Amino acid sequence: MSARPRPHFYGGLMAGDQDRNDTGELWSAPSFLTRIMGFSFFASLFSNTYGLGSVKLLVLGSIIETGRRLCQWLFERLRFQYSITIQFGEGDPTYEWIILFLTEHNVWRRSRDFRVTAKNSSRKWGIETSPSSQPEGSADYVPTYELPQLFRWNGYWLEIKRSKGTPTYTQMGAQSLSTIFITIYTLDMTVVSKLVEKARLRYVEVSRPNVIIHTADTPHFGPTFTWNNVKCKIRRPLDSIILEEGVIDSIVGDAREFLDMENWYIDAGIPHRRGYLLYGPPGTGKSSTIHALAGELGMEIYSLSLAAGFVDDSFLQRAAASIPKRAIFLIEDIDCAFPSREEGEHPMPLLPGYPGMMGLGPRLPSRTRSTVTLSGLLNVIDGVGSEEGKLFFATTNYIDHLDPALLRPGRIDRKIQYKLATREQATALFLRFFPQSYITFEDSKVSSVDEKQSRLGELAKTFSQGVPEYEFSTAELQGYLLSCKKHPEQAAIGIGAWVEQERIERKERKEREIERKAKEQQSRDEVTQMQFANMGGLGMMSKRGGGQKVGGALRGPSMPKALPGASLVSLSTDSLSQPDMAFTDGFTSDSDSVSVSTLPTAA
Ligand SMILES: Nc1ncnc2c1ncn2[C@@H]1O[C@H](COP(=O)(O)OP(=O)(O)OP(=O)(O)O)[C@@H](O)[C@H]1O
Repeated sequence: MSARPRPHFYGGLMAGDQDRNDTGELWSAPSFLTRIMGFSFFASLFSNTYGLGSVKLLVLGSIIETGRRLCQWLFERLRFQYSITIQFGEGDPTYEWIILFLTEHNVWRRSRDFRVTAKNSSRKWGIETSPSSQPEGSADYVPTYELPQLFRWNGYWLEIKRSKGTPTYTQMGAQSLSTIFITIYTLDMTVVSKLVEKARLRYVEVSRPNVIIHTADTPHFGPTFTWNNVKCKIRRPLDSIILEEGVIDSIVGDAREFLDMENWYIDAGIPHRRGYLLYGPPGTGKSSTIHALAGELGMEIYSLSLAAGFVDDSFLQRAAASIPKRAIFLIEDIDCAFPSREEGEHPMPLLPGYPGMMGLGPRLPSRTRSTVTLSGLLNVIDGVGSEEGKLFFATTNYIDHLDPALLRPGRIDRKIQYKLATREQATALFLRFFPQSYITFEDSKVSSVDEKQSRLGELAKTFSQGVPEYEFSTAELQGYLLSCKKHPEQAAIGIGAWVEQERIERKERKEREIERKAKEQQSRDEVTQMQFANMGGLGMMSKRGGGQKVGGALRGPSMPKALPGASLVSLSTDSLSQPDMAFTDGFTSDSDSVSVSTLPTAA
C-alpha cells in the first residue's frame, strides 16, 4: 500500500479523499473545487504545507491592514469630532498673516528643504539664519514647508500641513498656489478666531515700517482671488512729497476723517467708501502721494493695472471683493479702460471677423487698451468691493478721457490736480535734496551750520529762478539733481544749461513723434485701401485732415454689403450715380465717421 499524503482539511472534505456523488460518479476534493469553483490554484495551495503557510500570512496581513485602517478611521473620526481645521489660500491676505505667524513660531525649524532667492522687495517669509532679528546676507531662505508640522500654542496642539495647488499656466509661466491647513485640537471656535486675530495684529505690527503693496500679476480663477504678488516698500514720509501748499495735508485729513466716521456713514445710510482721482502730467507725484498716505494711515495698497490683458470685468469684480477692510484700492492709469481721443479718431483699420481681411497688412501699433468695460468699472466702484472702509484711488494723465459717469460724486469724491513744478516746489525739492549733513561746499569758508544753511538758501533761490514755472515735472527736476548729488553749487549753476538742453531734446522728440504719427497714418490708409480692394471693389480711401472724416471713392461690381466692425454714418452722395449704394447696408454704428463717395462702376 502506497503511503497516502496527509490530507488537508477543507470545508469538511479531505483533499485526496475519494467519494461518489449522487450519480455515483467518482470524484475527489481538488477536482470538486476545480469543477465547482474553478480555483485549481487555491486547491493546490491546500495540498502542501507551503501553501498553507502562505494563506496564514495572507490572513494575518489582512487582519493587520484592516486593524490599521480601522485605527486610522477611528483617529480621523475623533479628529473630525474633536478638532477644527482651517485653510488659508495663497493670494488671500490671511495667508500672509498666518505665514508670518508660523514663521515667528519657528514652525518650520525642522525643514530641510529651502528655496533660496536673492533679497528683493517681494515679500517672502524666510527663516532667520542669524540670532539677530535681521536675516543675514543678501539671500532669503524660504522653507518649502513640505512636511506636516506639529506645535503647541496657548495650550493647544496645532497641526500644520501645506498642500501645493495644481499649477496654473499663464503667460508668465507655471504658477501653483498653495494652501495651509491648520488643525487645532479643540472644539472652541474662539480659539480659531483668537489665533487668526493674533496673526493679523502681528502682521500689522511687523509691516508698520513698510508699505505693503499687493498686485495681481497673473490671471487666476480659484475660489479665492489672487493678489499674487506682495511687495514691501519703505514707508515714505509725508513731507517728502512736495506739492502746492496744503494739498497733501488736505488729502490726509480727508482720508482720516473718512476712516474715523464709519458709524456716521452707517447711521446716515451712506456706503462707507471714498473715491479720489489724482490727475495730471507724469512724474508729478501722484503715485508717491498714495504710497506716503498709505504709510501714514497704516493701510495696505491693492494695486491693479487695467492694462493687463487678463483683467476683465469679472476679474476686476473678484479683485475688488477680496480686498480686506481698511485698505486702499488703487487703479493706476484708469484712462486705459477707455479709448483715447487719438484712438477714437483712428479706429483699428483691420476689421476682425471679415473673412477677406485675414492676415491682411500689418497690425498697427496702438495703446494698450483694457478689456474692462465702463459699466464693469462703475459696478465695481459702486458695489460691495468698494465699501467697508475702503479708499478708492485712481490716477490718470488724461482726465479728459474719463467718462463723466465715472467722475460723479459718490464714485469720485475728490479730484486732485497735479501740475508741473512751480518755483516754490523747485526750492523745496532742492532743500530736501541737499541736507546739510551730506553735502560739501566748494567754498571752504562755508563751515558752520548757520553758514551752510544760509548758503543753501541762496543756492536754492538761484536754482528755482533757473526753473521755468509749469514746464518740468518734479520727477524731471529730481533726475537733474541726481546728476549732481552732494554738489549743490554745481546744481544751482548748471540748471540754466540743463533747461536749454532739455528744451532742445523735447523739440527733437516732438518732431520724431510727428514723423512717427505721419508714418502710422500712412500705413493705416494703405491698410484701409487694401481692405476695400479685398472686398471686391476698387477702393480708394484717403484721410481728410487727419480727423474724423474719411473721404474717398469706391467703385466696383461687388460693393460690400456689410463691413463688420466698421461704421459709416455720413455718406456723401454728391457723385452717386450707380446703384452701388447697397453696400452701405449694415453700417450702423455711429462711433466713427466715414464719408464715402462712389464713382460710376468701371465699364
Ligand atoms: N511732488 C513730488 N514730490 C516729491 N517727489 C516727487 C514728486 N513728483 C514726483 N516725484 C518723484 O518722481 C518720481 C515719480 O513720481 P510718481 O511716480 O509719484 O509720479 P506720477 O505722477 O505718479 O507719475 P505717473 O503719472 O507717470 O505714474 C518719484 O521718484 C518721486 O519721488
